[in-house]
Amino acid sequence: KNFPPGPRPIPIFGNLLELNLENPLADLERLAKRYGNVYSIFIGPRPAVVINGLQALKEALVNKAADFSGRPQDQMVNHAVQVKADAPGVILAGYNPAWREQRRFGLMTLRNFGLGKQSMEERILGEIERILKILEQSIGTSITDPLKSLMFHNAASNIICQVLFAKRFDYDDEFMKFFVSLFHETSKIINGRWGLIYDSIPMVRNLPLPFQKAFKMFKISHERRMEMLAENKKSRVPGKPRHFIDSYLDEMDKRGDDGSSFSEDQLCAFLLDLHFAGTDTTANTLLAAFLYLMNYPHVQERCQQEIDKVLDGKDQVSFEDRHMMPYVQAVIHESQRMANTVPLSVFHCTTKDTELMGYSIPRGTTIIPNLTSVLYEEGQWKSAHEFNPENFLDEKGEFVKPEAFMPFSTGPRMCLGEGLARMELFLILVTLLRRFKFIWPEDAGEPDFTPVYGTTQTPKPYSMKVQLR
Ligand code: HEM
Repeated sequence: KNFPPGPRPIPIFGNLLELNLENPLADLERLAKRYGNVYSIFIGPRPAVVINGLQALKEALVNKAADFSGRPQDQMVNHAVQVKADAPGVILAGYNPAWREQRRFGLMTLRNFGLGKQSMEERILGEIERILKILEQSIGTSITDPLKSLMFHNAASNIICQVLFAKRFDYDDEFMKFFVSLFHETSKIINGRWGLIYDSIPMVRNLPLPFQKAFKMFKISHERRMEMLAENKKSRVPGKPRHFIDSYLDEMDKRGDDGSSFSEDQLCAFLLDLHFAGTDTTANTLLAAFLYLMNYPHVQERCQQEIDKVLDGKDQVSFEDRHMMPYVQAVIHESQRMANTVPLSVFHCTTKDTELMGYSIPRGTTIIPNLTSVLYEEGQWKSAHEFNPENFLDEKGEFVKPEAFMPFSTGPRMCLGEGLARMELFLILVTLLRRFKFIWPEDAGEPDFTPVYGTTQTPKPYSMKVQLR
């Protein structure tokens, strides 16, 4: 009763047949025009409420955070990723004290291993050296597909691996190749056609359909992480943490049997969460940023002028320099807005019977925070649908961040890695733009900015020409 309105569901499929399962974003926008900013759809028999626009999203995720910060359980992603029900990691954990305890530990440990300090910058700058080498080898020729070479994925993976394992891998190392393809491929399956079919129709779950690949890959990934954990335990000195694993094991020692949520299973799940969330997101955002920079050459040049001026006489950039680079900051934020890397956030769920914008929503309802609807919301941006750095500049040319900028979502479940991601995006983009000019090849035709849909979106394959400046 008083449940948000929406299209009428049919048995078994719910509203699935009304959505383009390849990419449902345009359908979700169409439904918002018809039913308003809070409406319902059925994913198979399961009701979900889609929340659109800044006002409704803030009302739910911030003002009513305790009611809207759960995570749906029993979906494909839970079945594929979770090895044990009592060790859900952080991303998929319910809104409860165990999640809070793990999240707090994660944030603290990221800080201890250098976030906000010089050491994280050094790790990132060290990794950038490898990207520079790859690009130097490509000068004058076209890189047919920067995605295929996976340079941004490999770099992002290595940056987080240094925190997790104090280790970086060669770009053709088997461990690296396996995990990068795990993240990239499964992020397209989970919210995509096959994930939705799995969630809607339980009787197909054992059939040999494409989602089985995700199950298989996650299973192998668990074995690899267990091996990594065992190897690290052999060389560990308690009280002298070298990386996330050691810190976590120290925390377990400290807590003993106090009934807390710390366990080796939980550690394994947490490692996957941070590695996954820290790789595909940042890398896809970088791919989108270069797609726009090549196609808006005047924007690229203006960034380069600002970078040259601020870094004059300096060997390398530091994260502090961002305060002197309002235009570059605006371009990075605008690239993130247009990249729309996590278009529907990670799904939430209601933790109790609640209300939103006058509608009643029962406990346990899946909540789809439509971040896309805010990132492109008319009335929130100077140019809602065009790539335009002016969206983040005031009349004096100072950098400003509108409230509707929420690619990391908002509220207590907001991205835990935002600080790291922002540091990576800034240092990588500035270093590469300082050294190279990126050119859209003459024979590349018209750019197609529509990304390939998934839990994380990726730009369509494109070519890139690189010249030394
Ligand atoms: C451009 C890069 C990134 C984007 C756009 C992004 C976006 C997001 C979004 C939209 C969520 C869901 C928030 C919600 O449920 O409301 C999320 C969650 C999360 N992200 Fe990120 N992320 C990025 C980078 C990272 C990095 C580098 C890390 C790891 C260090 C990370 C770790 C996490 C974790 C652990 C969560 C789950 C938080 C929780 O459930 O409490 N992310 N991210």
